[in-house]
Amino acid sequence: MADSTARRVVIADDPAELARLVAERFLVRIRARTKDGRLAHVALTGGSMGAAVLREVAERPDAGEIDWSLVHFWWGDERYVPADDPERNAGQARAALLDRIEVPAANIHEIAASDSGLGLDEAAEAYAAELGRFGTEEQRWPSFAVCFLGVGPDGHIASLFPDREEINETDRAALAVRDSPKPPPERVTLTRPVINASKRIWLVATGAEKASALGLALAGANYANVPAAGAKGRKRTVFFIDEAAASEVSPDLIDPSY
Ligand SMILES: O=C1O[C@H](COP(=O)(O)O)[C@@H](O)[C@H](O)[C@H]1O
Repeated sequence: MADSTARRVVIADDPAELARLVAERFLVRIRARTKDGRLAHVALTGGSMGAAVLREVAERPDAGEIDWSLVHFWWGDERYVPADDPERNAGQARAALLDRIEVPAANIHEIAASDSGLGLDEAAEAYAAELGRFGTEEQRWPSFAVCFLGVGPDGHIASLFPDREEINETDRAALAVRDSPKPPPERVTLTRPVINASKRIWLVATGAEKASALGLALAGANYANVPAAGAKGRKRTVFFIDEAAASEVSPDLIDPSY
């Protein structure tokens, strides 16, 4: 029998087709999850494909069929910059989708901005506490129905960068990141246990500059060196990538059924 927790790779011709495909599957998944009134917690990603997917979601007619009051939005990471800085992952997601659907403000769990009055450590602690409000006795954070992750050319996911201490954190739900190798230098990130408590993890990445990191992640690299290698959802982990990013992925990992 096929291992339902195994990682899958789905390839689209180009970024535009990939964004459409992921948006379509996302709405199918959220509709299935919420149709009986269950909540769906979703973790969003920043980066090049994060907003592209959300714009596609907003433009699909079936977006109007979702009861968005049942959907809670979180972020895998955030850049610690002022609230109106175009670099904010939350601002990009609001413009692409959240301001265009009927989602209650209380369902949008932004990470504090640098002009919020909270310092960087306090922003991470506040985010962990907010996650805790939706956790259980056993788990101090919600299980995301879908956790979107971008993948950097160095293999980073969220703001978990290679060869740094944050990737090994197993106790706290969210961490402050300083001296990030990718600007801006200050960030807040979810930790690996929170990401991997997700039912589904969908990594979305495009472009030839990601090919090496994706090849290594799927070939079983150590997650401390290639953080994307450590992303494993409880039910399913799918790498949605385009042709350019797929050049170093072993053909036998590619799922032809999508
Ligand atoms: O800075 C970030 O980068 C990564 C990847 O971004 P990309 O533009 O190379 O796709 C993203 O996943 C993360 O959320 C973001 O803060």
